[in-house]
Amino acid sequence: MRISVASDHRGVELKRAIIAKLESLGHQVSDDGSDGSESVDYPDFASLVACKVSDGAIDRGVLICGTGIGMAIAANKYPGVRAAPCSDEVTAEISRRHNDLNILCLSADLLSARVAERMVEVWVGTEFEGGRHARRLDKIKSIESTCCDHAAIQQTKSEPEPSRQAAK
Ligand SMILES: O=C(CO)[C@H](O)[C@H](O)[C@H](O)COP(=O)(O)O
Repeated sequence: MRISVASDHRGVELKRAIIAKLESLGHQVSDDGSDGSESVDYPDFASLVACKVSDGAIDRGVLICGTGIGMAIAANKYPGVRAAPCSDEVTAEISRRHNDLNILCLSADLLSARVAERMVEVWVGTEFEGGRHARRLDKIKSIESTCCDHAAIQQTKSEPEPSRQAAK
């Protein structure tokens, strides 16, 4: 896969570890900065990666800041981007199976390199399940055009599914 990785000043060290991990797994990885200890603004680096995911120039992105939250907020402004901070292997896996997450956001302050590397490995190795999850992602996609159009929102409401066990 073609994957870009970027961080703000808090995530430079973890970014290097994640790039090395992805390369060891055989991915085509690009480093979109930042590189030093100088304070930078995470939206600038989120934009570099999210823009490329949005237009299809790359397949996935990994963004790292202190918490991963600021990166996710910025990246999700780009059409077609599904970015979220994940906290462990389980959320990383479900973010792929259910949400087809295309940008993984990581906390440099709260995750060890070992845990973050394992999360990335799980995340790149897990497929989207499709099915009911695809319908929900279609609805998220449609928000990009309908936004606060209340009539359009009403029309996309689906009937509840017949009762079934909540999927794991
Ligand atoms: O965006 C964030 C919070 O969700 C990140 O943690 C940033 O890295 C953080 O806000 C940067 O803060 P700093 O005090 O300028 O290092």
